[in-house]
Amino acid sequence: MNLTQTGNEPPLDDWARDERAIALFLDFDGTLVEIAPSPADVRLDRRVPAALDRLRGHLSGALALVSGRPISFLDTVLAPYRFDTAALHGADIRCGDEVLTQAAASAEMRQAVRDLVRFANSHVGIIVEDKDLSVALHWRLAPQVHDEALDLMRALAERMGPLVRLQEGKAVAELVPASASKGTAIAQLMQTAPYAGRVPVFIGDDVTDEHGFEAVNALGGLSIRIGDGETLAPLRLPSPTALRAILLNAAETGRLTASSFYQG
Ligand SMILES: O=P(O)(O)OC[C@H]1O[C@H](O[C@H]2O[C@H](CO)[C@@H](O)[C@H](O)[C@H]2O)[C@H](O)[C@@H](O)[C@@H]1O
Repeated sequence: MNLTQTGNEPPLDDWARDERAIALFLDFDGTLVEIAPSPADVRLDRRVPAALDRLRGHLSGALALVSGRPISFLDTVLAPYRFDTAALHGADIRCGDEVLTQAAASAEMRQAVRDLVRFANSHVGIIVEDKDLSVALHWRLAPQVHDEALDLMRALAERMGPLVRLQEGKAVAELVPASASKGTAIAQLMQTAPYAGRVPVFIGDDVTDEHGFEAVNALGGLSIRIGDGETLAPLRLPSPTALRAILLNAAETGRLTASSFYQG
C-alpha cells in the first residue's frame, strides 16, 4: 500500500471502505507531474490527459484541476482536453464554459512584475513567471538568493496592500489576489453542478494546497498529501508516480472512490 497516515486521524478504515461518489480535485505541479528545475521544464506523462478525460466521464464530470498555474498553461499541457480549473491558487475559476471567478488585473501587479524582472536580471538563475493576474518569483536554480528574493516579495506584498497576499511554495513566492485560495475555490465548486452532493477528494503536495485540505476536511471529504511536509491531510501518497498509477488504473476500470487510494 502506498498510503501512509499523517497523524491527523480520521477513521482510515472507513475511508478504505468508502464507495460514495466523489468529486476529484487535483493539484498540478508536484502532484500530476514531478517538480522540475523550472516551470517550463515539467513533463506530463502522455497517458494522463486522456486518462483524466475518461475519469471525468466516470465521475459524471466532477473532476477539476486546482492549481497555481494559469488556465491557459493547463489547457495547453492537457490538450486536446479542457478541464474545469481553479487556477492562480483559486483566483481564476472556470467551470464548463462559465467563468465563476476572475480577479481583476491591476496596475500594481504590472509594476511588481517590472520590479521583479529588474531583480532577476541582476541575479543568475532567478526566474519571474508572469501570470498576468499574479506573479511568481522562483529561486530553485539560485538557492543562495532565497533570503533576498523572499524579502523583496514581502516588501512588494506590503506595498501592494490588502488586495494581494504572499503565497509561499516550493522554492517560490507568489503575489496573488487576496480574495481567493484553493480552499475557497473548492468550496465554491462544491456548490456547483456536477460537484454538489459528492464527497470531495483533493490531492496536492505543497503549502498552497493546505488551504484546499482544510476546506475539504471541513466538508467531510478526503485530503491526500503527495510527498513529505507538515500537513492537514490525513493521508499521504509518496509521489506523483504513485498517484499516476492509481489514476491510470481507475481510468481503465471505470471505478474511482475514496477507497481506491488504498489500493495503489
Ligand atoms: O498549485 P500547483 O499546480 O502545484 O502550482 C504551484 C506552482 O507550481 C509551479 O512551481 C513549482 O513547480 C515548478 C516546476 O516543477 C518548479 O520549478 C518550482 O520550483 C515550483 O515552485 C509553477 O511554476 C507556479 O506557477 C505554481 O504556482
